[in-house]
Amino acid sequence: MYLTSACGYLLFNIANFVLNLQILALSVIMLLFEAGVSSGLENQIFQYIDLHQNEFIQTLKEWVAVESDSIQPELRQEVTRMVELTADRLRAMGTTVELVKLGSHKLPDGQSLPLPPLILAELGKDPQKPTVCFYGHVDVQPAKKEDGWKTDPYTLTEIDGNLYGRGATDNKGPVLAWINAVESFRALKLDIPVNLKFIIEGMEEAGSLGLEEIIKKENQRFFSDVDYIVISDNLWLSNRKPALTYGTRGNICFSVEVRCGERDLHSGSFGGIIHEPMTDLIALLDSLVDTSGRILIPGVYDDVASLTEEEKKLYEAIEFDLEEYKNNSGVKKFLYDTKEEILSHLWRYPSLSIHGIEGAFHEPGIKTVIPAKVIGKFSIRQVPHMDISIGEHQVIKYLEDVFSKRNSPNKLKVSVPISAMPWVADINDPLYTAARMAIKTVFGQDPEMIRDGATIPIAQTFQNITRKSVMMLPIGAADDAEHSQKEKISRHNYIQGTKLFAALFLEIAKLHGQLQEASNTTTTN
Ligand SMILES: NCC(=O)N[C@@H](Cc1c[nH]cn1)C(=O)O
Ligand SMILES: [Zn+2]
Ligand SMILES: [Zn+2]
Repeated sequence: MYLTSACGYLLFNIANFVLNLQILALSVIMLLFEAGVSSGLENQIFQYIDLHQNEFIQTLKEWVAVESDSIQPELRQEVTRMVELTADRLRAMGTTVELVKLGSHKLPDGQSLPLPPLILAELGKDPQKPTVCFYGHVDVQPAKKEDGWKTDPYTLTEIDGNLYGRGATDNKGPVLAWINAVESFRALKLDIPVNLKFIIEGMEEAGSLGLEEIIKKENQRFFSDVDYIVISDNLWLSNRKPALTYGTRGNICFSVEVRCGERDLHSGSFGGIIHEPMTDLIALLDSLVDTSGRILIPGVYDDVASLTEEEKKLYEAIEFDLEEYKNNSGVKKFLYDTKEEILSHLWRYPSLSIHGIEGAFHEPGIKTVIPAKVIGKFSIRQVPHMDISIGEHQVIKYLEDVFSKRNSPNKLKVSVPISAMPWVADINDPLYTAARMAIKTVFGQDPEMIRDGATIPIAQTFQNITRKSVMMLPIGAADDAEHSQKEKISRHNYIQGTKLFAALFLEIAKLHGQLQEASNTTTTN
């Protein structure tokens, strides 16, 4: 009897276990449905990506190890090496690669420095398929361990699911995620449903030198059969919710030089009897913006596009966690308190930031010096419909006026080393529809439709010159700390980002087919 009841108990437990399994399977199916259903093909690709994630991370580690800093002249060879490494990777997956020579550029001290080549590459030329061109960059911002990094910036280090390293999110991770997606199709011997083109540069962080000319030159050749251009070089607005970006601000970078003579002076021998360049410069920099962040240069706000009702609604729909955004910055109080104010001042109003002073004594300790020449660096993030050359004139005139009131005998020189236009895309473009679908499939939620306060110089250039649809599809989270001492991409975002790009190829192909079918029906009717 004891045995019978033990058997009964065992059978009851097995039945319970099977029932639980069925419930679990049902819940997974329900979740998949809620998440946006992924097809068998997608599942096969996603599984491959999951299984090979450590290999993808290993390649990112190898890429991060190259100090491809495009700002410091002595590292230029490393940028070129990084471009060549990227070209090798593209070739290995069957891509035809062209390394376009960009010549050289002059540094402020007159030195001429070679520019790294630009990659123009293509994979597939089927006239039945749409052609998607991916833009990315493999150069990085400067980084040194002494800047306050907890880990070596050029050794990709995984801590709590985050991959820390310079370039991990800006922009080596996303470039590799795109390549990983293509490689996954090829490894599974699956037909890639789109033709692919790549434009990968090594000078983005230094202002995309030489790129605009090539785009103009290649417009009738390389870009002639491109249907869509995708850029993945920015971040989500939140740490968890995916986003699609339809606009960026532009930027005009100013250098303001004030000089009194040829050499630095002892402040004991000359302090009190000369007009000091640093004092002039600080007065000039202090005249640019008030305590509420408002730019004081007359005319700057004249051409700013007015806020439409439609735009207001877009902001209202956005989930924005102000506390999370503050935590990401490490700053306790912002200039504004509401979501609408913060987003609009990041995305659709100009801002002025002071970046640094060249020639200022900045080491620890005291040096009682009067620097002979100092150069202030600041920039104005521009928005539609501000004009770069009008902005330049307004700033130069204003600085000259402020300077003339100081009666200083010093020499003032204002220059504009880099400028880039703002960019806004049409969110109703089919490319955005395809990306929305792909995001829903991979992340199980709709993306936040966002703009970005930063600048991707090439976005508007692509749009103006090629007249193709341009979209920015970020895979990095808001706390990825681009340009900062804690730059990272999470393992999750890197791997899901790889799946997202694979899903995008499929969605673009589907949508393109539907569009073509619709246009054929219209023509036959
Ligand atoms: N990830 C994009 C980015 O950081 N872009 C730079 C480009 C730039 C603008 N002005 C000078 N460089 C940015 O600061 O927005
Ligand atoms: Zn970037
Ligand atoms: Zn950057």
